[in-house]
Amino acid sequence: MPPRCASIPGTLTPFLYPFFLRHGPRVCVSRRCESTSAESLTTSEEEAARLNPPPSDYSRTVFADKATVTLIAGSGGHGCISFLREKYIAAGPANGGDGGSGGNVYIQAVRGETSLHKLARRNILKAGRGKNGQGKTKGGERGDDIVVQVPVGTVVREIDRMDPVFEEEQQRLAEAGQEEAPMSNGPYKWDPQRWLLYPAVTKEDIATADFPTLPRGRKSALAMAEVKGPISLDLSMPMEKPILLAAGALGGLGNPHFVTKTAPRPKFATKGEAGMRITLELELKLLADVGLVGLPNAGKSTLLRSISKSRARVGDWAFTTLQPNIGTVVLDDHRGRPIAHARHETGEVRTNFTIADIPGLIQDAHLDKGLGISFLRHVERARVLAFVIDLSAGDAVTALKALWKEVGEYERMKIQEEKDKQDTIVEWTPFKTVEDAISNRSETIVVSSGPTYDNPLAPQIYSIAEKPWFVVATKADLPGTKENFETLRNYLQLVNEGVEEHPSGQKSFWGKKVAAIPISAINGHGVKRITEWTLNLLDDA
Ligand SMILES: Nc1nc2c(ncn2[C@@H]2O[C@H](COP(=O)(O)OP(=O)(O)OP(=O)(O)O)[C@@H](O)[C@H]2O)c(=O)[nH]1
Ligand SMILES: [Mg+2]
Repeated sequence: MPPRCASIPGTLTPFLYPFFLRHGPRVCVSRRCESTSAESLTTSEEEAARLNPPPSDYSRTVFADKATVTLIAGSGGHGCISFLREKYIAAGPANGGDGGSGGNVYIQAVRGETSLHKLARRNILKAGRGKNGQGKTKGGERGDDIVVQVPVGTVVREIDRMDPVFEEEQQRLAEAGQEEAPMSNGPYKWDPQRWLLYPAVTKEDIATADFPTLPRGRKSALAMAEVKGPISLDLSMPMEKPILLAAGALGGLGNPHFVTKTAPRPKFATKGEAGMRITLELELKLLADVGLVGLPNAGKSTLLRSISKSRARVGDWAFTTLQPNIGTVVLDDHRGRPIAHARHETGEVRTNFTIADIPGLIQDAHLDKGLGISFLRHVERARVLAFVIDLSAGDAVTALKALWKEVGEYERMKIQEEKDKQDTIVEWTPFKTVEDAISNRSETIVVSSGPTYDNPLAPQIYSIAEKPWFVVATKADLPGTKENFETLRNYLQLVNEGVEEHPSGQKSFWGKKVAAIPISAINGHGVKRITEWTLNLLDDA
């Protein structure tokens, strides 16, 4: 297929040359260069086809950045009604075991996950039910736990909760307050929801029998460790251990629990409690190391393809990319080993970094124009911003300023929103006791989105203008782009010297040297330099 983009035969534009000669091969992305001539020809042809693919050549990774899931803790197994029977003991004592408790529901943010699509598809996640108790006082087995694994950067909000034990308690209290409340000392009647009966018991037996008081709704001791509702979590760090969202319900009681002097052989046991049901809204704010910010059709996806193995969709029209793509740049030293000097903020050796290619921003994107605001939130969390400017599409400085304006307006809106939230009127209801205060406290667990009183060691997440950034001036292979690049470079020079105002228009901003890197992504020229520059900035971030 003929190339669809005008590119100058014989590779490089002259002004890119000095740039390539300057830097040594400090870092190599995992696609290694072959040296033999025949092989290198086919490799470079393949490479060229990969960087300038037809619009139909892409692989879409299923991706979802929002999901609503209902989590159901396991319900308890039923208690057992059984009696000892041995030789010479025809009617032995009650020996039914208790039901097993249900499985717990945990949540954990892990590095390996990148999308919420699996959860969005499943919708309901249910922990295992406890097994029923058995004869010979054998307790039922515990239900299986589930750990909901989410990508790092997920924000979790509770939207609904149904706790059967709590509801029951509320109902009991309401009934106790009524005039004709049931007598608290019996006689009690059979409640099919709660009691299990021995198979041979007839309807008449049920009608005449007196049942003991129902045990009050019970909770396992583990429930104390649950995250207090309404749940609000910001999981921006990988978690070593999962945290408990809902403890499994307790199993029913076997018939030995109801032995009394008057009824030594009770023919009933209780059913297991029902599991708690929580509906959560999950939102993934991508935590990529680098966020690509650019106008539509600037060449962001081509850049992602050239720097990583991503097969993001590329097309010569605006809004080719409709969903964020994440690419991973693997760093190695040609021997499969990570390069030693690149490290994560935690001190671990960095073996890769991730780049988020988001849909293009247009003027007034912060007012939800174009593909709008939903993708700007991914920019908010990237550690380094790379502004991708198409050198062939008009004045690069104007384009850069327009992008900063959108990003800046978005941030201003966010700050205002946060302020409005804090300004809401809080009604003051004095608590009577300390226990009352503790039980009424709503708890927000923020797993490291900045140092807090509870979590002083958490890394700081900076405002957008305070993030390290640089400019990728792409399509430098096209004719007439050199002057545009030089204007851009001069402008950035003035910004660096403080003569020109920072394009964000903010007072506090990242004050180090901002670079503009000319590249031709479609030919793969100059892209290594981006890897190097990014690593330096990540060290800074
Ligand atoms: N000549 C030349 N063309 C390029 C270069 N990079 C990208 N293109 C072309 O520019 C067009 C747009 O590229 P994309 O990578 O889809 O641009 P994008 O920024 O991802 O676009 P949206 O996803 O719509 O925002 C495609 O036709 C690419 O082949 C380059 O370095 N040189
Ligand atoms: Mg794109």
